[in-house]
Amino acid sequence: MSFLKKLRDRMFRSSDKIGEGLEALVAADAAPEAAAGESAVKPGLLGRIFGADEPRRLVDDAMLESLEDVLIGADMGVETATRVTANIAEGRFGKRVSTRELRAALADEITRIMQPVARPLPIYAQRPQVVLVVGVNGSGKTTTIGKLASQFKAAGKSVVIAAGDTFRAAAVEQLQVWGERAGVPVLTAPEGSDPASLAFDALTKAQADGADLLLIDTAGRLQNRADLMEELAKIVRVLRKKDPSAPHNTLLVLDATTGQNAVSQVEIFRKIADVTGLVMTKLDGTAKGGVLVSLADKFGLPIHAIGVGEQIDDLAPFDPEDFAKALVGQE
Ligand SMILES: Nc1nc2c(ncn2[C@@H]2O[C@H](COP(=O)(O)OP(=O)(O)OP(=O)(O)O)[C@@H](O)[C@H]2O)c(=O)[nH]1
Repeated sequence: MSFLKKLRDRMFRSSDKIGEGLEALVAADAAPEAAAGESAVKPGLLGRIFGADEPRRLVDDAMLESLEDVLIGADMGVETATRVTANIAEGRFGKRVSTRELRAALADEITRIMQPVARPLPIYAQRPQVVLVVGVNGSGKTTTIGKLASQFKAAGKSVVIAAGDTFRAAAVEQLQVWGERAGVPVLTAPEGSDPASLAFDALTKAQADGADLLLIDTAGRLQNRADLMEELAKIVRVLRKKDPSAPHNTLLVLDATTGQNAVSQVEIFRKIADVTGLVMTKLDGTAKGGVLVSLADKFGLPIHAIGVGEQIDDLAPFDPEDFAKALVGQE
């Protein structure tokens, strides 16, 4: 099964939400033919064969307002929804469009917004490349590290994992399971011990082993932001004693089911860590997938990968066109 097909299947909640919204919007004031004096958007070849008589709605202020509401309802955020709506209006105002045409226009617009931020995790010549993984508890950090470790290992890279959330025994155990499965060493420390010291030991081991990649899990307790900030800063300070250029990436893992809350998580984590890229998980379980569009539009941070399930293969590089099509349910 191609990843696009899988993405479409898994993101059905988001695409249903937008798709049903668009259908309702067009049906609310649909006319099968353009009224006299109004120019219709000319359907393409396929449209002329299959869809020339599909219901259409006049693109006017009321329609655009409804479109904006559909996009806001899919967690795209007000600013992004307004911008996308304005761009859809361009060249279409006063014409009639079908749901199919709207979907295609939306997919194009979303692809355009996402294209500049779609960048795989950069791989540097530096060995080991140190990747610090941050994010709130439950966002999917541990799972993402496990999936990344497995995928890099399968691609022939040697990987070391540091289970830096030393306050959560369950997170450490979960990483050990992923590590065993992937054949990747997982460095742990006693519960409650200093994560910076673990990070130091892990970098020492990764350097001694000649590892390609060191993935460091971190705690995600935002309840005490000052403590977390100090903890992350200390990890970075200590890593730099061994490698002044570390960490080479700081990945922020976000849970799509939190919708617009992910926006404030980016704002907070950018203040407490030097976030270099995003991974969005759980796009399979939510109708709030539109939040990724607003993150791209608002922050311009690279989006490296998306998670659409709990298995190794369910983490994939971010492809803007596939994502846009899956989000709007375009065939
Ligand atoms: N459906 C789905 N579930 C996911 C995905 N990524 C992670 N999960 C699940 O989300 C839950 C939380 O993931 P963890 O990886 O434990 O999250 P964490 O950020 O490490 O959380 P803590 O260990 O609490 O710090 C787990 O049950 C994962 O299996 C995804 O892309 N899709």
